[in-house]
Parts: sequence; structure tokens; C-alpha cells
Amino acid sequence: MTVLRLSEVHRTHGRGEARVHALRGVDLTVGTGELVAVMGPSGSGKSTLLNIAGGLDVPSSGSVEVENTALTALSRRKLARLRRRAIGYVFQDFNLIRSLTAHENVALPLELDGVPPRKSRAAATQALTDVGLSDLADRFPDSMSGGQQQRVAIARAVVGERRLILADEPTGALDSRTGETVVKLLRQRCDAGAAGVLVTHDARHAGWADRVVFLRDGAIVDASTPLLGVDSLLELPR
Ligand SMILES: Nc1ncnc2c1ncn2[C@@H]1O[C@H](COP(=O)(O)OP(=O)(O)OP(=O)(O)O)[C@@H](O)[C@H]1O
Repeated sequence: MTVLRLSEVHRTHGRGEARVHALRGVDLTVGTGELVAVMGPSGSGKSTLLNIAGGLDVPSSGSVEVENTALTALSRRKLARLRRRAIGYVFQDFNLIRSLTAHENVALPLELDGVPPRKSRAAATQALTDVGLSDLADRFPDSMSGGQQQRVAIARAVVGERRLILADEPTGALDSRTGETVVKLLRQRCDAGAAGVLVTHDARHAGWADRVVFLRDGAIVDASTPLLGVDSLLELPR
């Protein structure tokens, strides 16, 4: 089943001489169980693409559908609800709330959505267990390592069975081993039925994807399967 469909998406930022054509007619479809990596030089439009896919930004023209619902047709309230329920977003800088424990951070999207406390707590516990952090549920972000914080951010992005996970260089601030663990987690969630889009500069991380999409100057220049299979990736020097 198609979870995300971008059709002929254009996005311009700014006006007049400062106008930037960040996306130029992007078509992208991501289905259930699929992880797509997006690569490209700095400024090629990767974050813009991800923001539009997640309803954080709107296209200047073209359409974006999540589970066959056109995001542009939704009211602000309905869009916010769809984002809370169906879409998980992993930011490069984690975006955790420092005054909340790991468990409270993960439960927050469900609580905001009106899920009863007992149910949201159970779902948060499960999501933290899935990322291997059940022991640290009561810790505050400041007393966790970068890798642990990023795993909390992933747990928050997948809690309550979100069907579309969008990750914008989630490994940027992490050492390579922890980065690999984070990408493997995304892979697992997609194997369990989510659809994922991973923006990355790292070819080894892109190797975990089913497909790699290359952006240049806002356009997709090539869409191909990873050059290296996962097995051969494991043999690459670190
Ligand atoms: N809010 C904005 N206002 C004006 N220009 C913007 C805005 N957001 C992005 N741009 C411009 O749009 C183009 C694409 O930016 P975008 O952040 O999507 O690229 P990127 O591939 O994610 O880059 P990076 O790898 O450096 O994060 C760039 O030229 C950028 O300067």
C-alpha cells in the first residue's frame, strides 16, 4: 500500500531576487514496509522535501498524499491530528523536552492526542523497549548520551504505531556505531510495516534502504537500489 505520494511537487522560498526554487517537480512514492534514503549535496532540497512530506511545510504547487489523504485539503486541525497519529518525525538535534523524562517525552504525542494515560504510558513503555531503553525510562535527556537521546527521539517518532517515519539526518550528531544502530532501528520499524524516508549523507546508512533517491538542485536525478547490499556493507572498513 502506498503511504506517501508526492506528485510534481515544487517549492519556492522567498521572493524577488532572493527567490530559491528548492524543489522542482519531485515525484516520490513510498509504500508500506519500504525505507527510502534521500541523498544529495547541501542545499539540494532534502529537508524541504521531508518537511513537505510531513506536513510541516506546504508545496507551492503539486500534491502530497499520506495514506491517500491530500495534506493540502485538510484543515489545520485535521492536519495536526494526522501528523500526531500517522507521522513520526526524527530531527537531527533530537528535540526532546528537557524537563520531561524519556518516558514522558515518548508518551507526549499520544497524550496530546487524548489517548488515556494508562494506554499512552503502556505504548511509551513498549516503544522504549523496542529501542532498547526500557531501563532508562525515568532518566532526563541531560543525563543520557547522544545515542540514547536519539533512541528516545525515535521511540517518540514511532510510538502508537505511526505509519510514516521521516528522519532528517538522525545520525548527524552521533558516532558511527551509534548512527548505524539508529538506522537499523528505522529499518526494523519499516520491516514491521511502517514506511520510512531517511535523509542521509552517509552511503553506508543509505545501504539499509530499499531505494536511494538523489536530489540535485531540487530535482530527483536518479532513483536506484543501493549500490551495495547490506552484507557487503558490513565488510566495509570503519
Ligand atoms: N525558509 C527558507 N527560506 C529561504 N530559503 C530557504 C528556506 N529553506 C530552505 N531554503 C533554501 O532552499 C534550498 C534547499 O534547502 P534545504 O534545506 O531543503 O536543502 P538540504 O538539501 O536539506 O540542505 P542541507 O543538506 O544543507 O541540510 C537551499 O538553497 C536553501 O537555502
